[in-house]
Parts: sequence; structure tokens; C-alpha cells
Amino acid sequence: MTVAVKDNICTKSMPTTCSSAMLRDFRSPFDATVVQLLNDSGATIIGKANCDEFGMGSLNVHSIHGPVVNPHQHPSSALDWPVRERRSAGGSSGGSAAAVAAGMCSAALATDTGGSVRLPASYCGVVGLKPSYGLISRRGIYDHLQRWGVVSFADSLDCVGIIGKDVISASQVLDVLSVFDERDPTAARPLTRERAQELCSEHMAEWASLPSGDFTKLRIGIPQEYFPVSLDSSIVSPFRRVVRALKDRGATVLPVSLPNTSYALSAYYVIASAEASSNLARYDGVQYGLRVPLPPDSVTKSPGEAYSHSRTAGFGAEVKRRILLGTYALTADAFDNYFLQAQRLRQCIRDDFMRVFRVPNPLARSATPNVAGVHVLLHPSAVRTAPFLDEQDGLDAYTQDVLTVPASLAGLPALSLPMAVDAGGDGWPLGVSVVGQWGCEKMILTVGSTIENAERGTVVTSPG
Ligand SMILES: NC(=O)C[C@H](N)C(=O)O
Repeated sequence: MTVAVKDNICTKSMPTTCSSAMLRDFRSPFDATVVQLLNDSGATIIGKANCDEFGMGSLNVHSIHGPVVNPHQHPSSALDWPVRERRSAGGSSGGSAAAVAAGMCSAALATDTGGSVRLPASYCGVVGLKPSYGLISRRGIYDHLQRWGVVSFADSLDCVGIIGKDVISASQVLDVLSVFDERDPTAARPLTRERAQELCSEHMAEWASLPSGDFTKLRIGIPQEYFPVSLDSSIVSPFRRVVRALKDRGATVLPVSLPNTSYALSAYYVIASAEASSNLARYDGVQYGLRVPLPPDSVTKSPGEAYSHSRTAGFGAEVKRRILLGTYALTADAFDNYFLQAQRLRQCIRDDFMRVFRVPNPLARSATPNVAGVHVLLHPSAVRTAPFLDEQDGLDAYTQDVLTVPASLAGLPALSLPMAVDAGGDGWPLGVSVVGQWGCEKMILTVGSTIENAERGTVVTSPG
């Protein structure tokens, strides 16, 4: 299999820049465990993929390598396209999604902190899987040299994810990567993995043992809060078609409520920025990263001034904004009102999910199945199709992942797959997401491949 690797995942034989001037010349002395696993399995790594700087962004426009142009509709000539007609590939893993969409490789490694795998997958018309938090290793081989094989952004949220040309490619890569890595302290222990697998298989047996494609007894929840006013109306009809296809196979589809969803984005940006401000403190030009010597006429020449000089030159504007926001959220004055509140909201969001799932959480002490609950949730992956690259405006960029962030805060597996492009839309891809209980990757991939087959058989007329 040919695989591209996002440029925040360490590779020995290629640079790892994180799309940042800070790491422009960085060569990792080791491969991340995920890269080693891919190499050992015989995969061919074709190159590193562009991303937003340190994974911060939703449109892959914050990069020293320039923005990623969405290759959909013109896969071999995206860069010949007039600038005003170029669309974003989504972020932060825009390069990974674009490489798969353009047919350069059959899969790509990416990372997802708040939606960075699923949003680009949705915008580029490919499959994106964010696995359960802790399922795939983030560790490197020589952990005394650098803490992670994947360069940290926000440790309590970062996951290695997979982008594939179809569900089967994504699940093949998942099989290779989902092994326990004792070097990664956040990796789920073998017992937890076994328990999750047992629970998932037990609950899949309720419906997946029936003849293929018969989903009688599969219960699917549609979270009512995932249809905000910002949702483009053209998404509704393809989404309904997907629901209908599942109902035709016997599935019960019912509305469910995740009442704290509207707090997810605010909680995410506080928590992720706070963790980023602490993680990125190591890039001071002495321990790590670009070092820019102070000018000879500099007055104080204090270490603080030297750090600040290198950090000012090495980090881009978006990374600086997150460091400022995160540092503020962690100050004594703001901690209770921002950081603690965000953590409380995160717990409420987790509880929302746990209340609706039929499969018990393998990480919880009491594991009572909720018989009125659902096996999986289904919702649109994004509120719109890929924006034009020259239509970026400030706040909009932060609301792109409004539908992907909740599953990240809860650490749950989520799969985005393309819906057939509909005559009512603008001809650009749209994704639908399937979310499951922790460790239920097999379940969401099974539902995903049924949707994929149904959508492949859909004949729709394209608007252009
Ligand atoms: N990194 C991610 O998962 C994307 C998110 N939009 C962020 O900028 O934090």
C-alpha cells in the first residue's frame, strides 16, 4: 500500500517540519511507532503531507509550505486553476486528504485533535477515521530524545487518524496500527482493548450476524443538536438519502439529544490552546527549534529576550494566537473561569454521549447496557462544502469543526465518509459521520461500508 504521512509525525528518512519555520530544518532521529509499524508491514511511504502549523487550523492555510488546494474536480491540475476558484482541502490534515483524493496514494496518516482528519476528508471526498483516544500509539522509539513520535499539540485530544480512498483501505491501515505500545503512557492497556472488543462484538452480534446488509435490530441515533442554523441546506437531502438507505436495510433510526453540544467548540478552544501553550514552550531556540541570534546592538541580552526573539521569528500568527489564549486561560486569574469551566463542560459532553449509547463504556467501572440506547450516531461531518481559499475570514475558520469537536472531547471513534454529490449542491463533496462507543471501530466501519456501498449505487445528476 502507498501511504503519505502528515508532517507532524516523525520520520527518520524525511524532514518533519510541522509546517513551521520553527522546525524548518528538523530531522527526527527516529520514526514514530506508527511509521515503524507501517514500514514493518511492507507499506511504501511516498512522502510527507502539508498541514496547518502544528495542526492548528481547519483550512490548511497556516503553513510555511503555502495552502493546500483541494484537488476535487481537477485532480491533476489543481495548481493551474485560477486562484479565485481554488478551494481549501480542509485542515489541519489538508495535505493527507488531498494526496488521497488526487490518487497519489491509497491512504495517509494524519492527526485529529478536534476534527483535523474528518473535516479534510469531508471537503476532499475521501474517508477519514479518527479512532478512539489511546488506541493508536503517539510514541516514538527514543523517548529520551523527544517525548512523542507525533509532535504534540494538545495531548488529551491528539489522535493519529487515517485517511483512505475507501473504508477498506482505512480499516487495513487501522489493523496495522491499533496495537498496544508500552512506550506510550496514554495508550489503552491490553485488558481495556480486550474488554472493548468483547463489548463491541457482543452488541454487533445483535444485528451484524444477520445476512449481509440486513440491519434489523441496528439502532441509529440522529443527534438533534447537529443541525445548526449554519448548516448548508444542500446537505439535508443527501443526508436524508443515507438515512433512507439504512432504514431500507431494516435499521431503526431515532432522534437523540446531546444537550451540551453547543458548548463543545468553546470548551475545545480553551483546553486545546492551554495544552498547546504548555507543549510549545519547549521551542525556545535552546532546547528545540529555530534559533535566531539577538542583534549585536540588543540592549539586555537576557535569556528571556533571546527566547522571545527566536519564538517571534519561528511561530506563525495562528500558533501565536493559540499560545496567548492558552497561556491566559492557565493564569491564576483566569484558571477557574476558563480552564476549569472548560473541563467541566468536557465532562458534560462525555456524559451526553454515554447516556445515548447502548454499548457500555469499557473504560467505566459499571458497565450496564442501556437497552433504550443506540449502537451508533449519524450526522453530517461539516456544515458546508469546502470554502474558497480566498474567502477566509477570521472567526469562520474556528467554527468549521463544530460537528467534529464533540467526539474529540469525548475520545470516541468517528468515521467520515463521502455522500454522493447531489444535484441540489455546488458539486463539491460532503461527508457523513458515524460515531460509536469507545473501542467500537469495527462497528462504525461496518455501518460505514454499508453507507459507502449504498452511496456508490446512487446515481445523481451533477449541477455542472
Ligand atoms: N487540529 C484540529 O483537529 C483542528 C482544529 N480545527 C484546530 O485548529 O484545533
